[in-house]
Amino acid sequence: MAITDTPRLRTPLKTSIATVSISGEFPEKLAAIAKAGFSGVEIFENDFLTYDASPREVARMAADHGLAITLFQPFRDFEGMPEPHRSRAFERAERKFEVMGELGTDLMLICSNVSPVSLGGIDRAAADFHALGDLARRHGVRVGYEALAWGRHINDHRDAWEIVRRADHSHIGIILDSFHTLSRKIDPNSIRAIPGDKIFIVQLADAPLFDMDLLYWSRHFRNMPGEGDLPVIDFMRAVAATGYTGPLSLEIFNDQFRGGSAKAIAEDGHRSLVNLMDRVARLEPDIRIEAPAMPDRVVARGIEFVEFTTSTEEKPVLEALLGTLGFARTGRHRNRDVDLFTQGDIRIVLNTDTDGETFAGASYSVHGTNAYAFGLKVDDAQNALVRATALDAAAFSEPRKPGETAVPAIRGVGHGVVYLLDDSEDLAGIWQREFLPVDPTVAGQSALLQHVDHIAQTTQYEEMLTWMLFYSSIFAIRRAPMVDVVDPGGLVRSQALESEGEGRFRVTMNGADNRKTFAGKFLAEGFGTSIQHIAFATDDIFATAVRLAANGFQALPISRNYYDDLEARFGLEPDFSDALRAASILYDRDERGEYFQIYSRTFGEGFFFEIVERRGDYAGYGAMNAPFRIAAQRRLARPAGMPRR
Ligand SMILES: O=C(O)c1ccc(O)c(O)c1
Ligand SMILES: [Mg+2]
Repeated sequence: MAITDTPRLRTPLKTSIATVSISGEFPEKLAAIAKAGFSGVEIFENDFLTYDASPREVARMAADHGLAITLFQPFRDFEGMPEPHRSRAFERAERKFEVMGELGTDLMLICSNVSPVSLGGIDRAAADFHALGDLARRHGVRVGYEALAWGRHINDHRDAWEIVRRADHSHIGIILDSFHTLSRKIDPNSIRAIPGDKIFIVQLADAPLFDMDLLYWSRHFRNMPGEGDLPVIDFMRAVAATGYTGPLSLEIFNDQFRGGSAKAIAEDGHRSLVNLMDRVARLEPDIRIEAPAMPDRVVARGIEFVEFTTSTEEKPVLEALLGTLGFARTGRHRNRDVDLFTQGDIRIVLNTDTDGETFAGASYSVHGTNAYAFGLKVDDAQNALVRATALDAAAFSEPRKPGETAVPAIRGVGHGVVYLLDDSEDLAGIWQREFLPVDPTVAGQSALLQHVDHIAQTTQYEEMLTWMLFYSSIFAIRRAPMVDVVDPGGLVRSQALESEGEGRFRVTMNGADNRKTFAGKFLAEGFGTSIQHIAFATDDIFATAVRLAANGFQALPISRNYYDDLEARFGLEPDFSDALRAASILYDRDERGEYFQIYSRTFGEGFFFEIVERRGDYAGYGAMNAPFRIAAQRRLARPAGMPRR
């Protein structure tokens, strides 16, 4: 196995997550957290109070799962209180220290006071913490102070640190939380001034950038590092520079996560932490960082093939569609009911080898005909597999017959498989070795299609972040801005991911929030199958359109209104817009270039092909055309003569 990066010797990453981040009751939360690979858990007091078990029982449950309780939190409204509130705050704290003793954790979080009766003053707060430090020492516990971004007097970790510094007590330290620092745009480099041993724990969260009330933003929209827009990597680099080596604890307040799958959210969390620390370790080579050794993020060079599973009955329909698109059947698998169709650099595999125990067969029986697998070209497939599995992706393999190559593969998102291919003889040669050439059976002529421009995967809206994190942690991928596509049945959110640098892999993810949308219907009727369309690139859309027409290809018809509007919007020459209309070509333009699109009619439960031409540096996907495409697809989907409902 060739790991090209020098492996670094590292101690295990101490990963932790707050119970508040995960849905379910205590037993379900703890099981999911442990299963995902965390070594610790923060007990969020409310989760504990609402669960009917003693602190000792909770301690045992955590221990049974092999989880350390890294933190008990939050304790509110402590510092700077006038009497009699001050005395009561100390009494309350002492009660909680006793609970902590039974829970078996030695660290409590106190978040900065939000009470209107609290008094300001750094020295007053420092004196309170010094006194609390003595009490904590007697109970064998420590207290960390966290600046809430909306704290009444303290809302900045620099001020919290000044209080902790002046408290000058071995049992009092600071707690850093990336959300509170980054949401206020506080320079994380100010953390570098804090001694690592005075940072008692580090909480991590990301969030999408919204212009919103801080408290509301924090309590509802946090997400996993790498899922949002905050510079969590910069934050962690600064933390690493202090010499901090304690747990990294996710604290994600998110309504969607709390209502989601405990297992999926815990897995995303673990993946996000491992990915984050891998990124930080590469950026800070001189700091000893506890991150698992793995190859760097993988450049995805492009899609080498897309494989459909289908039945012998449905295959001819797909084959005919491919024929009109200008594909020729050029290969037949030596051992299996598998045909290869090619055009330009594009390979489409039709797999009807569906009896027996194959994944293709299982996929067909659940989802029907679908594009269940694709092959990604990378520089080193084995390396890519090592990285993917280090990030908790599941390796995929099937029994091979004699003479067949075991292609490295992982289970993808959406019930699919991602094969990893490179230029090694073993992998690059599979087409020649495993497929017998056949006399090309061509329905028509080549339509000048060159490569796969992108694939589009449809998912539930709730799963979009999971999928995004899957791709962007394993591969060197960047996110395009999210766009909303209006469908008459609801909203579809669309997020494109594309290779950084010279890679040519593009995937768009479309999150349907209900099953009335065209995307939602596809998802429901295919029982969660995901690849809804495949876009091929041409560099002469008009020549392609002529060839397609000669092949009997039926484009998705687009309304005349669209072209009238297009002409007005872009000031198009009538000849040009007539040419677009005659071939049902959709058009978009921005400062960077132009984009042309032709859609096929749909196949099965809403699958379709697209043909695109990019001119100049156009980098989008024609989002503004999507409603017209959806309207046209819906029109065709309605049985003839059915009134509009
Ligand atoms: O939203 C809050 O109140 C809250 C409580 C404890 C924390 O650690 C935090 O980051 C936020
Ligand atoms: Mg916090």
